[in-house]
Amino acid sequence: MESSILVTENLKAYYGDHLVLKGVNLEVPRLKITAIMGPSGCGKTTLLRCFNRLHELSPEGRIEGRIWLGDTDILSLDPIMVRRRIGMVFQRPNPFPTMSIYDNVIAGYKLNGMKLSRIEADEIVEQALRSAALWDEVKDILHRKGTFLSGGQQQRLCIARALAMKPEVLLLDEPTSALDPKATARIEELLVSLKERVTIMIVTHNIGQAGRIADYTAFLYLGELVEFGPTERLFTAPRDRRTEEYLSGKFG
Ligand SMILES: Nc1ncnc2c1ncn2[C@@H]1O[C@H](COP(=O)(O)OP(=O)(O)OP(=O)(O)O)[C@@H](O)[C@H]1O
Repeated sequence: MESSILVTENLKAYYGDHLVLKGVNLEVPRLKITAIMGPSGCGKTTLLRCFNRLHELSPEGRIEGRIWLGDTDILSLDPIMVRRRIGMVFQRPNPFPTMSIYDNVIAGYKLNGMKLSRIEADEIVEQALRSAALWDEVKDILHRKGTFLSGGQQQRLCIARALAMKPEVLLLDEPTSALDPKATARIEELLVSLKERVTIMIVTHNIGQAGRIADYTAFLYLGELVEFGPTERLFTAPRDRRTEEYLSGKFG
């Protein structure tokens, strides 16, 4: 087994009395892409939101158990620090609408009150946009609004914004579900190139996408982690009947 970067121990997540994650034990391999799959409502988004401490911002959101990032229990850290180390990209591209492309990339620094010199900011913006495979398309229009870009470019801008903070883990919640096949392919290619530097966890409903890019896949069902393993093994020889039924389209 690879070395792990994020480990959950008996992780339970609630909305009020509703137990949504029922004691998940998961070890996320470092510098790999892990897909989280499962039928609608099984808790995929909730799991991602636990990892960067967003779940507890939901009214009545509550967590029990432990989440280790290396040897630190992230539930004992300041959530702001956690979000610097574990970035998140959402389903719909959400650049800050009033900000330029440039300011969007360094928004995390501004929001955290971290001062950057002009030279430092320029360097972070260029590096993050290059890492997100967007630099060549925007280098001459950095001061235009982020919302001026196409949907796929906006999503890569959101990835650049997350990468600018140099996170150890990047969480993506169905990042291509609002994009056309061409923009989707660019993002998939980008994620594969990024795993050299950052561990990636992606929620996807798209079995083809998980098969193309994910080294490992976790299958959740009704809040339980039913199966976790190398994607190829899980897809070709699932050990649990529910995984097999999901992969063959029985859960819709
Ligand atoms: N803000 C909320 N308040 C109360 N219950 C919620 C909230 N968000 C989600 N839930 C419930 O938690 C459960 C898990 O939802 P979650 O969004 O994590 O599932 P999911 O697997 O990501 O679903 P989908 O594939 O449809 O996005 C569902 O029963 C859902 O109704």
